[in-house]
Amino acid sequence: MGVVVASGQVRTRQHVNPLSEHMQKPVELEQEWPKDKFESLERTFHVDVGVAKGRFLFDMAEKYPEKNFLGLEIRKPLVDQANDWRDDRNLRNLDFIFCNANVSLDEVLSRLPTGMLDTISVQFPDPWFKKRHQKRRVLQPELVEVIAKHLKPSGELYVISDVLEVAEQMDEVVSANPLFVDSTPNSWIGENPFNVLTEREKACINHKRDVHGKLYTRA
Ligand SMILES: C[S@@+](CC[C@H](N)C(=O)[O-])C[C@H]1O[C@@H](n2cnc3c(N)ncnc32)[C@H](O)[C@@H]1O
Repeated sequence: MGVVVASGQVRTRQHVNPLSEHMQKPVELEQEWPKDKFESLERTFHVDVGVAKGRFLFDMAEKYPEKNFLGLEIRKPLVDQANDWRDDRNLRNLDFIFCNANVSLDEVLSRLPTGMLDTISVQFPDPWFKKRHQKRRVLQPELVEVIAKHLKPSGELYVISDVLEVAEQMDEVVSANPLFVDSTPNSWIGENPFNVLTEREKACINHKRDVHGKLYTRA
């Protein structure tokens, strides 16, 4: 969980176990959501799963004002801080929700206007290296089914990891779903298609770590 330190910054600590009992509680959405947070619901949406502090989406929201952006994160202090920053900057095309995506993605996406989910990303998910912990990885077949259910036809799913084993597992899971078509079969994408980098991706570039991305189109 994260803790807020004296400077007001959130310092992150251990990973949150998405399979723990207290993380099975469904998301609590205001009755008015998403109308109360987004200036226009006539803009298409990009959803980022596991957004951490949300800097990627702040950059996206400023670069692409014609789109709406929604970040999901399992660590509540990070979400609270991201929403405070969003309010300070008065951005009306951006929102962050505290939830376990494995429990609540379907409910959250069901609230978006039909056919408006254009792109969705899962970037540098927690790797959960130990064999017995791999069920905690966020991109499971059930999550891919939920994404397929809500993503508009020709919409795109982007996944990336610097851990080859995790990238391969994500590719295996997405490729097993017949509704997704791999845009670069037999190769990884080395460049982020949104031209905006996540915090983890910036760290990888600084440390010259290879990254392994894939873009899939929803049939
Ligand atoms: C390694 S961080 C990557 C953050 C960011 N995407 C980046 O690239 O810099 C993975 C994030 O996913 C969040 N996360 C893990 N499991 C999740 C789940 N089931 N639902 C929502 N968020 C989750 C973690 O708390 C963490 O902030």
